[in-house]
Amino acid sequence: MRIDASDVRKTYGDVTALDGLSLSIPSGSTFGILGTNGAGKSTLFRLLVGHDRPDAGTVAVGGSDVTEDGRRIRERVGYLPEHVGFPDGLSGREVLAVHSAIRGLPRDGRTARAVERVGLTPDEADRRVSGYSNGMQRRLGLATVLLPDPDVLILDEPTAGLDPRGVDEFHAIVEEITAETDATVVFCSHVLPEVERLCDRAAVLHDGRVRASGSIEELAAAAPEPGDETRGDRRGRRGLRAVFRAAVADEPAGDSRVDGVEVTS
Ligand SMILES: Nc1ncnc2c1ncn2[C@@H]1O[C@H](COP(=O)(O)OP(=O)(O)OP(=O)(O)O)[C@@H](O)[C@H]1O
Repeated sequence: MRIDASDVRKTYGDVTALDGLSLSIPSGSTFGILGTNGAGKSTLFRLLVGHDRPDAGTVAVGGSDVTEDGRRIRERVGYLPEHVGFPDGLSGREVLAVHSAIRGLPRDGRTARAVERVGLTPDEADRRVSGYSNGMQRRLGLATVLLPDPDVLILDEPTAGLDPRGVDEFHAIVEEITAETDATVVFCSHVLPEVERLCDRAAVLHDGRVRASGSIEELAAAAPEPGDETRGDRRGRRGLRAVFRAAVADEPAGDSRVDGVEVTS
């Protein structure tokens, strides 16, 4: 399912979280959202799943407007917020069983598969979530969104707080989904190599707008020439880091090709 946001505005009191944001995410792509703190990434995700409404503009998933068709869209979209809470008294496995029952999913062993997929051991899955570490909670959260085999996965900083093993397991899960399904995977991250490794496309958000978007190759090619933005890079490599720096600079230094570049084909 493709995702389209067009000229979206969202304010909270005096704060403008999204300021005319437009973005297209092709069906089946693995799409990384990069941005500074407060750029509007989480706000965009909440709008994409209908947990919040835009003040202006439109947000569509699979061609359907989220504000009109939110319920049906949420059945096909797995959304993992940045912070997830679980009922303390339940075990991880029970949390998954409750999620499965609420969604009316068949009892076909999918909770056990989800536990295994995210790298929780059977023993950990049987422990109460009140004793879970941050990383275990992130894994459980990911397991809940994988349960229905969604067409779209929207993951808000999925690797934040994970140890290196957890990060590797997350990468393996995304690579498995990409290889075996047509699902569209959208996640935001502050880890540029992670986006470079996993994503075929990416966008850089800053001050509630898309400053650059396109395939990883297009973005890298749009980066300033080595010698200006990339001077500190020993390898002189042009890449996402350079395009990111230039895209979020309030006054792009020298070559301004990256600022506002729209390389989405
Ligand atoms: N519910 C809210 N009430 C008031 N302000 C909000 C609310 N949600 C977001 N904001 C503000 O909107 C702006 C964008 O926030 P958002 O959480 O979307 O950014 P982000 O890119 O996800 O940031 P981070 O990388 O720090 O998680 C920020 O200035 C934030 O303080």
